[in-house]
Amino acid sequence: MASCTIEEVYKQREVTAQMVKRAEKAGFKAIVLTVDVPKLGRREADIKNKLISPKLKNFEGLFSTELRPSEGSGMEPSPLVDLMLRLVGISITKLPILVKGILTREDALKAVEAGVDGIVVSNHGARQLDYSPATITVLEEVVHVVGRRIPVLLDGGIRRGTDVFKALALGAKAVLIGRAVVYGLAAKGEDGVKKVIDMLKNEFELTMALSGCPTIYGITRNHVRTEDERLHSML
Ligand SMILES: Cc1cc2nc3c(=O)[nH]c(=O)nc-3n(C[C@H](O)[C@H](O)[C@H](O)COP(=O)(O)O)c2cc1C
Repeated sequence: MASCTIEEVYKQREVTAQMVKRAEKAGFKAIVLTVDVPKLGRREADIKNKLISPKLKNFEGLFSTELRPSEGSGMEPSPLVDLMLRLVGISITKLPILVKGILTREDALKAVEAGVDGIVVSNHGARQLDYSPATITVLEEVVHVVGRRIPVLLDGGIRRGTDVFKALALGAKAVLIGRAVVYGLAAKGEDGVKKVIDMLKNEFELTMALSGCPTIYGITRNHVRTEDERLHSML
């Protein structure tokens, strides 16, 4: 943190506290702390398309979120994972805090030890770092180390009901959906979002029925085979 003054760190904490209070007041049920953007990844498509983000209204008056079109996306870098967990702390809110952006058992353990209420296995939609693993391939590693202590959720790559089914079979308690709903929004606004959610729900229910699962509690690890198991069976 030598690159920031004490006052800057304090101000960031104040801004975070204000945002959290607003979320509480507005009735949000949890806070999701994204820990995989200590620095924005090099998003070449954004640079090529000279992406300009709309003004981020939630931050107005708090700090600058201006993006420079010549450089593509380039928001202020956030503090590192450890620091974020310690500084933001669990003390500023009674809402459950979930940490989003975990891909390894080591970071999952750190998050559990920091006292968070849930983990979101995420690689930021593969938008941060080339060669980061697909989240579905590391989900089980995280689920194993976390055990029953806190829920593990899966984020990234959910495009079909079968993807939801696979995630639950590998131990996720729920999934997060990013671009699928954004595509619906772009195509048909609110109705488009509803349509995407309906499609996913119908596909998921069909997958359950065809896999012999009358309820979600019937979805087990035995319902899916991973790439590792396929290789083992060939030996
Ligand atoms: C246009 C766009 C903006 C995003 N902005 C944020 C963000 O501000 N904070 C964050 O934690 N994740 C952000 N994400 C990542 C998503 O929350 C999510 O991790 C990712 O989209 C999941 O992958 P999926 O799109 O395959 O479902 C963004 C994703 C997209 C596509």
